[in-house]
Amino acid sequence: MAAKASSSEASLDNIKLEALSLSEGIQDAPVCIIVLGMAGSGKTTFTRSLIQHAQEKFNPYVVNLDPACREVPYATHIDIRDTVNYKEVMKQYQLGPNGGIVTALNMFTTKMAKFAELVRRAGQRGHKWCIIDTPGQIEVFTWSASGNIITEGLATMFPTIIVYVMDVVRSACPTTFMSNMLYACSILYKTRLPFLVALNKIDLKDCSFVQEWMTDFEVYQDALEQEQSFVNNLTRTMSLTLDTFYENLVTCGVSAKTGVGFAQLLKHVLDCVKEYEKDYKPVYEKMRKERLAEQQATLQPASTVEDSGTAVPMGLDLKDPPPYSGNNMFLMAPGLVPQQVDSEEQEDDTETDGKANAEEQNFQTFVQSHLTAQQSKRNKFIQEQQKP
Ligand SMILES: Nc1nc2c(ncn2[C@@H]2O[C@H](COP(=O)(O)OP(=O)(O)OP(=O)(O)O)[C@@H](O)[C@H]2O)c(=O)[nH]1
Repeated sequence: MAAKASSSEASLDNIKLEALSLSEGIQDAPVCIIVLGMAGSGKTTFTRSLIQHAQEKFNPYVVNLDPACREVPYATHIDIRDTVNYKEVMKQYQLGPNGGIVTALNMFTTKMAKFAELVRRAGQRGHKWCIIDTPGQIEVFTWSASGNIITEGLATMFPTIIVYVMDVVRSACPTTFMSNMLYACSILYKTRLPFLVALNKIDLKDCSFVQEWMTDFEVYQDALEQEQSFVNNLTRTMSLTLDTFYENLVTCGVSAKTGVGFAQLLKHVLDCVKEYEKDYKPVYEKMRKERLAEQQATLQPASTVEDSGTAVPMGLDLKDPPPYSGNNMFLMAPGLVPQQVDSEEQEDDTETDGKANAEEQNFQTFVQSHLTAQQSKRNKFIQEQQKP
């Protein structure tokens, strides 16, 4: 298990939900650095190295959001595994590993307000950076509701950047390189945050070929020619499309294992922070104000007695709603909340039965009217036949 930097900091109990305030505006610190990357790209090793290199100057606050990792090779301030027991989640809700990770992350996200409050307090205590390691299955974070809530939530409160860790050894295959780039591109446009690509494992393979493929279309085409693959045509077309994306992409070669390249990487991180301040902060500032207005609109009680209207007896014995249970909020996988699902299914069944009955009735009415019309036609015909 990971060593805890401070047990008192990890305690969430003394923080009230209302303490999270969007009214304060985006803080200067800490800068949130979200580390993303495909499984096995080296995120965790990279996070450890980044912490070591940033320790002296930026005193990083460290968060592990991977519920499924066995152990992390660095001390954490917040570890999702302290909040959610991933194995228990899998067992209790009969989920596979990926479903378990998604659900654990969703459960954690219900504590987003407290999480953000802890990060804010860390900034006040002098932590200039907050480094966040994410789950191995990248899509769990980037395409899930919880990943979105965490990323947007942080970006509306603190300067936030994305570091995308890419394994250069695996990317030596042109089609794998393209898949990686498409993924990076989709995250860039989805998150709308400064984006830095850490070309990892340069102790094993020099990363200059990746940078060349990004800047020289023909060199990439040559590499593709040599690879016999039926997806080559698609990859060729995609590489043309990604040209604009490459233009704005900052890359930096590193070895998370040996620490090579991290001095340069820190400079790039600082450039990304400037970029956030200049180009992205206004966007998130606007988003923060909109959310604040929404929050106030839902929470604001009527300001005057006239505004609030006259009390009318409802005639119903209305009771207070059951207490809110945050942990149920995002549990969307089938079978997660059996009673709820059952009652929903029952409602569905009743609805389906109702529809079937109505359809049956309509059909019977139609048949009846058709038979009546036929009968009257037949009667009329017989009457006409009987006329002298
Ligand atoms: N040679 C070398 N190996 C590395 C480097 N970075 C990571 N690795 C190795 O790559 C493997 C995966 O590294 P992790 O840090 O666990 O990668 P991850 O992306 O966090 O993995 P998941 O969370 O399981 O997806 C481990 O065996 C690391 O030792 C590097 O810079 N050089």
